[in-house]
Amino acid sequence: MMAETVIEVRNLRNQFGRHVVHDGLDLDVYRGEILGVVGGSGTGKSVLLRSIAGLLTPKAGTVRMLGTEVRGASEAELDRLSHRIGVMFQDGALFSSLTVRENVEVPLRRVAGLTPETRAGLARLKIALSGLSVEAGEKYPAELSGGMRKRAGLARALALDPEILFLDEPTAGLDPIGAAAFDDLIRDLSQSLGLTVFLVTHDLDTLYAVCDRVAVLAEKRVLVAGPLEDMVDVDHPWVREYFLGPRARAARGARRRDEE
Ligand SMILES: Nc1ncnc2c1ncn2[C@@H]1O[C@H](COP(=O)(O)OP(=O)(O)OP(=O)(O)O)[C@@H](O)[C@H]1O
Repeated sequence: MMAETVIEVRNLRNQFGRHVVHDGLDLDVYRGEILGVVGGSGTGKSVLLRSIAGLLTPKAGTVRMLGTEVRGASEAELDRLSHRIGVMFQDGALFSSLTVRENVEVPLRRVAGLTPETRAGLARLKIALSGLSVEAGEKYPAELSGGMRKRAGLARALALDPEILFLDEPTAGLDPIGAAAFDDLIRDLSQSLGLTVFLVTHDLDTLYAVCDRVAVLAEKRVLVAGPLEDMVDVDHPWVREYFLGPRARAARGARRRDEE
């Protein structure tokens, strides 16, 4: 069976002043997969995420998401589309003056007809799904650890039951145990909720632990996209260094041990 393409990027160009970040970039993301997006620093991983999620307007090219062409879509279409995706930023991007529950309620305010009690109940559910306690939900972001703040950011990204979840460096700044726990959470949520996940990461352990496919950004485009095991055959200096270096060997070894 052919996998359904939920994100189709064609000939994308992103540019800031004279600095061209992407040029002729193509990418397909399939329903239900976890796609890891990797590349050297400054290759435009975050810019790609932002231009697909509609947070940045590309200079040229097309982005089709869930059947809607983002450029040229009406306000109403974009609003409907934005309900079907969730974005979690690197630092959680939470409002510091709101509790975690209130933060998770922010996207829910856009849904007409929800009573405050229903909103709070839904927020508590997403907080629990993200592995936080009810008590943590009543705390302010500053009262939480970095890992808990990330979970809070995830709860907020899940508020509207998205079909596609965008994660920008979800494990950055976490200790290895916290990062591994977050990896497990992403895998579990993707499986239980049928989520498609677009995951920007530097973290090889995350890549090997959770991703079905990987897209490598280099030379202003997606150089290669495919299963992790195919990456070792790609003849490109950055890809070789990244996927054949000692850290990749360790991450591959850990995955094999997990599968045994
Ligand atoms: N709003 C902006 N204005 C100007 N330049 C920008 C803007 N956003 C990103 N850039 C530039 O685009 C390039 C790609 O940035 P981006 O943050 O996407 O890289 P990245 O691959 O995610 O990097 P890293 O791995 O270091 O996080 C960088 O050179 C950055 O300086």
